[in-house]
Amino acid sequence: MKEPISGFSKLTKGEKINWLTKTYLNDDPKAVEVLKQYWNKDEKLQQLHEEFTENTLSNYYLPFGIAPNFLINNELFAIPMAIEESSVIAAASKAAKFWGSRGGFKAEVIDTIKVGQVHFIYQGCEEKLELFFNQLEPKLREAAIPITQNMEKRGGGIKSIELRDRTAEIDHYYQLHCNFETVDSMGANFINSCLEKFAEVLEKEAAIWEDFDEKERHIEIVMSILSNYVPECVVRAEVRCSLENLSDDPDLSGEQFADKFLRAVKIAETEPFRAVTHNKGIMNGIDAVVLATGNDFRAIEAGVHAYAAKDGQYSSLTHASVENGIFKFWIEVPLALGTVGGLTSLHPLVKLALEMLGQPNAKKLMEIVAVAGLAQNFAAIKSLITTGIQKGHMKMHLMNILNQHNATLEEKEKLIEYYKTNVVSHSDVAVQLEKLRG
Ligand SMILES: CC(C)(COP(=O)([O-])OP(=O)([O-])OC[C@H]1O[C@@H](n2cnc3c(N)ncnc32)[C@H](O)[C@@H]1OP(=O)([O-])[O-])[C@@H](O)C(=O)NCCC(=O)NCCSC(=O)C[C@@](C)(O)CC(=O)[O-]
Ligand SMILES: NC(=O)C1=CN([C@@H]2O[C@H](COP(=O)(O)OP(=O)(O)OC[C@H]3O[C@@H](n4cnc5c(N)ncnc54)[C@H](O)[C@@H]3O)[C@@H](O)[C@H]2O)C=CC1
Repeated sequence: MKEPISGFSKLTKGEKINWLTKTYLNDDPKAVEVLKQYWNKDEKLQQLHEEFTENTLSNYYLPFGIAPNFLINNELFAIPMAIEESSVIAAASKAAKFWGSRGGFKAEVIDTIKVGQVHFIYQGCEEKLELFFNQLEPKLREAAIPITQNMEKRGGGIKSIELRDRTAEIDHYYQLHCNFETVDSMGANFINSCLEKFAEVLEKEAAIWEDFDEKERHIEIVMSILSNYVPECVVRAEVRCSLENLSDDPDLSGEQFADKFLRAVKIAETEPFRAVTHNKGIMNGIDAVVLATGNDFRAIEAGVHAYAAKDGQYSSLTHASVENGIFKFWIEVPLALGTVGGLTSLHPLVKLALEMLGQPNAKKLMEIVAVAGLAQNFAAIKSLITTGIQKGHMKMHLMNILNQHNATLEEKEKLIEYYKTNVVSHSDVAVQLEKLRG
């Protein structure tokens, strides 16, 4: 019978593993072996990884690859990608190559404003709260100086603090809605520190504000936290070329390709079922670079999908047009990224990833990540409207299927050759292996 455990966090790593295997893994020594197999033999490096989070028992590998040949704003990059899914890196590489010979990608950061809110309850006269807030704002800024002074030297800091009345939605609910510039950091900890200081000052100042009555003086702080919805921390990336130059398939003209492409994008713009998958394909590229560069992919995912629904219906993040014989394909996406802070100076592979990108600042990383998303989407749509997705994807996924069947080196070589001219599927691989094995 399983029992809850108290004090698990205080056990040593060995004790935690013992408890886990005894309680959930039938005391199987193989389970311990699997966990230990992934420990790094460099003890210092192992400890570094263990200390990134809590209750660490082992490391979880993701493949780390690169997609070369990305021409972005006339500069050539090899983009690092950490991802487990087959065909993503190949697709990015293929799109990079395609657009590299058509002028490359152009990318531009539109704005870098981040948001945080103090959510609070005030039971009283709204005009009095507004008067109070007007004299409070400079005090909030002053109290936060120890937190903001270095950020200000870098060109960042608090951009604005606004009182927002949300009582129409929730009784007595107000916010301090604040905008920040956090330069090269994602800024979560900086913003949260500022917000908690604002909350402390708000509560204290309200308690002694003479115009308030007893009830009004008692402002209740609900919470102080950044928002991962950053519709004003946005980057745009684009590719364009003439229709004559667009198709690399002799059986398909540029016009025909563009027609099919624009229709596919239009469907993603109007049909949420398609939009979600379309954007998933974009996130294949975005998440892989976000992870490789040590950024917070949960924050990025949450913000991106909220942005995709900003007009009231979930829709495509990319758009396409043809005007005066020019095909244009672009993405606009919110990306709160950092090139300092978080894991960026700790994880050796993250450091390497940033180094191969030429130590970008946060804005440049935003451009690179947006391009990776656009390239990924271009490759996926190109496949979808021509060969279908399975041909290329399953070609890359073949090795996983062969490994699932414990194929030998010889079997792998034979079947890789066979599938150069045949379509891969799970069932067909099983059939072909059976044939080979007699
Ligand atoms: C898979 C490809 C690239 C094959 O495409 P292909 O035409 O068979 O490739 P190729 O062998 O002719 O090679 C052309 C180039 O592709 C790249 N490439 C080709 N193979 C490799 C490889 N093994 N390793 C690394 N790079 C590779 C590489 O850049 C190569 O140039 P080279 O290096 O030879 O100068 C193509 O079919 C494609 O782009 N497919 C799209 C795949 C895709 O989107 N995968 C994502 C997973 S599916 C999904 O999750 C999202 C989705 C699709 O549902 C989203 C949506 O619905 O919108
Ligand atoms: N909701 C969310 O998304 C939350 C995320 N987090 C986590 O917070 C971490 C990111 O927070 P950060 O504050 O960015 O990291 P951080 O706490 O490591 O701070 C980065 C610090 O670097 C310094 N810095 C040095 N050079 C700088 C430059 N050029 N520009 C800007 N700052 C510079 C600043 O003092 C800045 O505050 C991530 O690990 C994320 O997972 C934490 C809480 C909530």
